Amino acid sequence: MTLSAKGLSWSAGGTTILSDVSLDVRPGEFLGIIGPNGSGKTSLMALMAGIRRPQAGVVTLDGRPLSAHGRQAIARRIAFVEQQAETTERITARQAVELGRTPHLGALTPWSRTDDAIVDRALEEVDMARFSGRLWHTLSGGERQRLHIARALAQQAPILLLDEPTNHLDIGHQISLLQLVREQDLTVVAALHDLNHAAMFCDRIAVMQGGRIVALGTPAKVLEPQRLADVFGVTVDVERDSTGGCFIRYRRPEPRPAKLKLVAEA
Ligand SMILES: Nc1ncnc2c1ncn2[C@@H]1O[C@H](COP(=O)(O)OP(=O)(O)OP(=O)(O)O)[C@@H](O)[C@H]1O
Repeated sequence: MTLSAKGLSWSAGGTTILSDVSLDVRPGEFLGIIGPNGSGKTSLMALMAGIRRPQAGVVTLDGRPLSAHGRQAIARRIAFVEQQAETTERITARQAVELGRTPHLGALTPWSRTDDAIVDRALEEVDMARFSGRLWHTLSGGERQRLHIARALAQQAPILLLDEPTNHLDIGHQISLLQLVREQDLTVVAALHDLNHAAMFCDRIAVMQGGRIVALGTPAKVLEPQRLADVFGVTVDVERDSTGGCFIRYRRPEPRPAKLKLVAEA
C-alpha cells in the first residue's frame, strides 16, 4: 500500500500554505514530519488523508488519485489522528474507540464479536481499558489522546497518519505510544515536535519550512546542527552513536545584550 504526494500546492485565506510538495511514503516505514509552527505539517497531512483537496498536484494511494477512491475505501486504508479532534457528543471512552470500526460496517457486515475483540485490544494497547465506561468529557487531555490512537488502531488501516500524536502525554506515555506505533505492522506518517523522538523512532524524516519540504532522509542525515539552526533558529550539538542513531542536545541561547533587554522590558 503506497501513499504519494506529487507537486501539491494548497492555499487558504489568500495565502499559499503548501508549495510544490512531493513525498513518497515507503510501505512499512515510520516517516516523521518536523518543522516549526505554521510550516504546513497539518495541512500536508490533511491533504494526504483526503480531508482537503490540493489546488495543484495529486495524492495517490496505490497509484490511483485519492479522489478516485470512495470515502469508505480511503477510511479502510488510511487512519488519521488529527491534532485537535474533539467531540461534544455524550459518548464513553469505549464508544469513541468503536467509531474506528465504522468503515468496516455495512448492511451485510453488522457489528460482531470480532469488532468487540478489536476494540478491546485497542483499548488495552493504549492502556485505557479501565477507562472504557468513562464519559468523554470527564477524561484528561492525555487520556483522550490515547483514545484517539486506539480509535485509529481499531480502524485497522494499513496507513496511519498522526498529527502530533504525543500531544498532552506525559513522557512515559509519549515513549510507549511511539514504541507501540512503531511495533505495528503499519506505514506511519507522524508530525512530531520532539526532535529526539523523531531521531529515536523514525526511519526517515521530512523537514518542512514555509510550506515546502526542505530536507528528507534518515535522522542521522537530516538532523544537522546547521539545518536545525536554519529551520528552527536553535543552536544544538548532535551526538551520534555507533549504531547510526543520533541525539540532540540544545544549547541555551546567549543572554540578550543588557541595553536591548531594558528597551524590551520598558
Ligand atoms: N484554513 C486556513 N485558512 C487560513 N490559513 C490557514 C488555514 N489552515 C492553515 N492555515 C495557515 O497555514 C499555515 C500552516 O498551518 P499548519 O497547521 O499546516 O502548520 P503546522 O506546521 O502544522 O503548525 P503547528 O506546528 O503549529 O501545528 C499556518 O500559518 C496557518 O495559520
